Amino acid sequence: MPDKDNQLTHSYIETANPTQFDRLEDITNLRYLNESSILHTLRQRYASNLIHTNAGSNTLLVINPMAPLAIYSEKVVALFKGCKSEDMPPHIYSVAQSAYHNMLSTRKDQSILFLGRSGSGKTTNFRHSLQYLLTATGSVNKVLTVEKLTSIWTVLESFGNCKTMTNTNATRFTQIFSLDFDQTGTIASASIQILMLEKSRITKRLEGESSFHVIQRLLFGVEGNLRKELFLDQMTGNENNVFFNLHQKHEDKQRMQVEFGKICASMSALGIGEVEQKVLWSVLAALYHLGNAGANKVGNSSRYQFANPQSAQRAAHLLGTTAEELSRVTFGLSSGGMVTPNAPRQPFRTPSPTDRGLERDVSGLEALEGLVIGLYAEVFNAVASMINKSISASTYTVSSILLVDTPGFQNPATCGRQTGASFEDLCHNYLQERLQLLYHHTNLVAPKDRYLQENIDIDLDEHEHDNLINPLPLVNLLDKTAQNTVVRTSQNDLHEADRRGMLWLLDEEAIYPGSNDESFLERLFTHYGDRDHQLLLRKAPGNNQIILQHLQGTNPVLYNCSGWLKCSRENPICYHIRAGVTILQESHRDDINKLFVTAKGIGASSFSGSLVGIEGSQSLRRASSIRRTFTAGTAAIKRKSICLQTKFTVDGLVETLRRTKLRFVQCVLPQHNAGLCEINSPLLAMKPASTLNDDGILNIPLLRSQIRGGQILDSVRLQKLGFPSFLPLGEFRRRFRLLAPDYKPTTPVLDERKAVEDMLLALDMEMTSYRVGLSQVRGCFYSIVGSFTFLQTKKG
Ligand SMILES: Nc1ncnc2c1ncn2[C@@H]1O[C@H](COP(=O)(O)OP(=O)(O)OP(=O)(O)O)[C@@H](O)[C@H]1O
Repeated sequence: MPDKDNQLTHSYIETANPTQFDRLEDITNLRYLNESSILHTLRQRYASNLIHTNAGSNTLLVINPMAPLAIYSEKVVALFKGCKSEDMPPHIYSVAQSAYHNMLSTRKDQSILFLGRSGSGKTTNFRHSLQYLLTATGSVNKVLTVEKLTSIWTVLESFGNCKTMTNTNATRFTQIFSLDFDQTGTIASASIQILMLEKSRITKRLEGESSFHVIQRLLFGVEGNLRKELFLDQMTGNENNVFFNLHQKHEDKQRMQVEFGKICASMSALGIGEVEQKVLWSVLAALYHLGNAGANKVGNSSRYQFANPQSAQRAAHLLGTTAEELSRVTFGLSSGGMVTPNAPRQPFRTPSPTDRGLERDVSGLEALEGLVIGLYAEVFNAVASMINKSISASTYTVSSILLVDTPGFQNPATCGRQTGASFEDLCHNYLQERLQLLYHHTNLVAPKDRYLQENIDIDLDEHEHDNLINPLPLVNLLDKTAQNTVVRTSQNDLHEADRRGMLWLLDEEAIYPGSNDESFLERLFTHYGDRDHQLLLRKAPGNNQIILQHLQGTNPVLYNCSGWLKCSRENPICYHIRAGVTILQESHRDDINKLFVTAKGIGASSFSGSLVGIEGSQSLRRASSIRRTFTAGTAAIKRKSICLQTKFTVDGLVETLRRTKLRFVQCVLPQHNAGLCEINSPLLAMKPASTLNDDGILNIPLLRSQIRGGQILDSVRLQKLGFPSFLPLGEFRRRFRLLAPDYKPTTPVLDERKAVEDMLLALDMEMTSYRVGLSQVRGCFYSIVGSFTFLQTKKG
């Protein structure tokens, strides 16, 4: 019990709720709203296999059950179909149904955004929502079917997911899945957009992690003639491949065969023909041969060549070019390498790196890496384009629901990697910070602004208000633009105006001659080494290591900044990435160049932005808002600046989402390694969550930090104190006029506000349950309908 006489004790004790509040479906309805009560509610619900809990009208909390639950099926879909938000229990289907219902009644675009740490269940919930919407609404002319949807997942997962320290099947790209509906509320078209694919992963061999699944599935899964055609029949697994890990257990190989068969079948279901499939396999097999080819120096010179010419020859053959061309494009003409004195005219328009004087600082292996990354990115773009071709139609659509899945928040140290997070992790975490800021704006800033505009007083505890934690300071530290136009009055202002975010600093440092990771860190701490920023950023003891206090300090991440300057440099890697694109478009093999030239020009193509390039970018057919948004930041895109592209791509995504009615699904990790549940404990996966649920399974400090990082308490508290639903005065009067037969307004109504106030008095509404603003009435309108029904029942 709180000790009222002792303020100190009081401030450390959170009041418990009476037992009738146990297992509440929406934490907004807790009588005493505090962190402990939220945790208690989530824990109790999880113990009963209730993994979903509402946190206000637009947020659902879902805890990863780490085991399959029988709560997703067509029968369950039927229970939710046609329901209104207030009639449904918390469930991922209810979020999808509310979005659909709201879209039909307002004709406004909706979006569902999945937030959370890696392994928390974003992709799983993203898929359940999509499946719900498709099953509940159907599609015109079977433009999208459950079979197609499953096939899309199989294909995208193979090309864009991999095993990481935190998830056996981690998504490494951001995906916007747009369902476009016609007048009748049926899906008339659909499309995907791929953003920020972590394509550099294709060349990385990280301990305990894998490359994209498709590589292993192809290398170990393809059989028969095709295996021979791809020159994989002599693969022993003992090759010294510079990019791929080829060691596999025998049983894994069998699994790969099955998985590879599934990819092919899924592609066929999406209308991707055998010819196109073969092209994709040829390019991927070429990547493997390029990894075998490697690079070494020509004698004592500074020039490079393929270390293993036979592998280079195979790669060239599969790509529809010659080994000489491949060598020229990769290492440059003057590299000697494989260029013969009588080499024919260069068929490629691509200049070699040496033609452009770009070879400085580029090692042979880096050049090869760039090429492989470029080729892989093109393959991914082509796959996305072919998927879009299969699910889009040129019918008139009225409004859309966008579902957004992203790579989750990355903190490899929580699963045992102590060497520090990478530059790519930083980019993923920056995106998560921006999405959390979007949540902050939608649920905390915007409602308060509206109360102010409407002149509605709410009883916000000022103390709580001051304490409100905010993602903005860290987002600023990462991406703030220098303010050249600020009126400066003091030295301090001058310093503040000149201070720019880490991504900008990294971008600038990358183009200074003689700069390195150390000089970048020195600059970073010149900008952010003061006491004000110590809570956000500090040096770590290790070489080139820093700690960023992410998500309002709830998730400190140790980063290893070695190699970051190279990662963010425009050249040399980008040059080779572009070379990869040209190789495919100018291939001697008709099938290859046809596929990659058409992939660029397909009408409803994907927007395939990425960490490195936004090649192949085309906007969606209907979503004109998306078209407008993603043309922003073209300067950075032209410059091929990796850091700035990341910022502008995220700007574009956030802007797109802002224009829609947003719903958030905050996915929660019950354990740091919940994403590894499939391999960690197959037995565990067989058991229902209820039998597992004690504090050994539900890590309470981890849960607490996610609730804090997700700003759940602040958001729910504001909803509880405020008046979250609202209607314009005129509409309110028209809609509820019938409920107050005794109310006779003077006609014409000159003062809408007064008329509404009179009507509410006539309705005898509880005055604390609503507020009449300058242009809106805010309150809970269901209670009006509820009391009216009650009145009628009593009378009748
Ligand atoms: N609702 C659920 N029911 C059953 N299992 C689940 C559920 N949600 C998550 N899981 C399990 O957790 C694993 C990780 O989930 P998922 O891949 O969806 O996480 P994620 O948040 O998308 O991760 P990342 O950000 O790394 O892509 C899944 O492979 C699955 O085994």
